[in-house]
Amino acid sequence: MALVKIKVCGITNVEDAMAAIDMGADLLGFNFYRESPRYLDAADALDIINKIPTFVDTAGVFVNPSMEELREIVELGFLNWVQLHGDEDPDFCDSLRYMNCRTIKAIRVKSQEDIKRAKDYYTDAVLFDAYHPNYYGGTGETFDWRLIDDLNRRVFLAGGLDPDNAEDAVSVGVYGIDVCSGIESSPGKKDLNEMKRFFDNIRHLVN
Ligand SMILES: O=C(O)c1ccccc1N[C@@H]1O[C@H](COP(=O)(O)O)[C@@H](O)[C@H]1O
Repeated sequence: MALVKIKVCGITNVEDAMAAIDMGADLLGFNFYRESPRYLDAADALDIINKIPTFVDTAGVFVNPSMEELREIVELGFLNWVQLHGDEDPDFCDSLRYMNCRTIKAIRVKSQEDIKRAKDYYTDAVLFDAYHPNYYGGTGETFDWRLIDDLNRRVFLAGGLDPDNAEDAVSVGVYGIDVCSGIESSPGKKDLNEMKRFFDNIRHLVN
């Protein structure tokens, strides 16, 4: 697949990882936020990553991690990207610059002001997700994608993507789209039929 990167997030097992790769995923996301129903520890993530082809990128999702926690996992060397999905400020994100990993700052969008905040982050990419008052992510909620106004940097579009809105998401023209709960049968387990439908519905746009 080309032009738009497809990130399948919340991977917790080899079967889902392999299916996502076979269908055309460019990045797989592993969630290291302990309160997530998609949480897995570094050893479990490494176990999955050791069983999949090396040509797919891997991202670790963190929420307000300490620098020590981040460093411990990044130094294991199996992550290509760190996705900061909490309230991390620009200075914290800047201090990751010397880690051997690309960075994605997730911003939860309530209004245009949140989109504007992206310019404060000199990360390799930003990810826009829907705002929810009680959860940091993985909510299945969408936001108004028309608010996205700067496509001159790497932007991932996330939040409530599913097989039925995937085509519209690609049409926004972002660098990458991120799907998680919208192709699950239960939190942490992908529904492979829905995953197939997701990829089938965008194949004509991205090939
Ligand atoms: O999945 C979670 O539980 C989660 C928890 C805390 C931060 C981020 C989380 N998930 C990420 O949120 C976006 C959007 O998810 P969805 O498509 O709305 O389900 C995605 O990057 C998830 O990996």
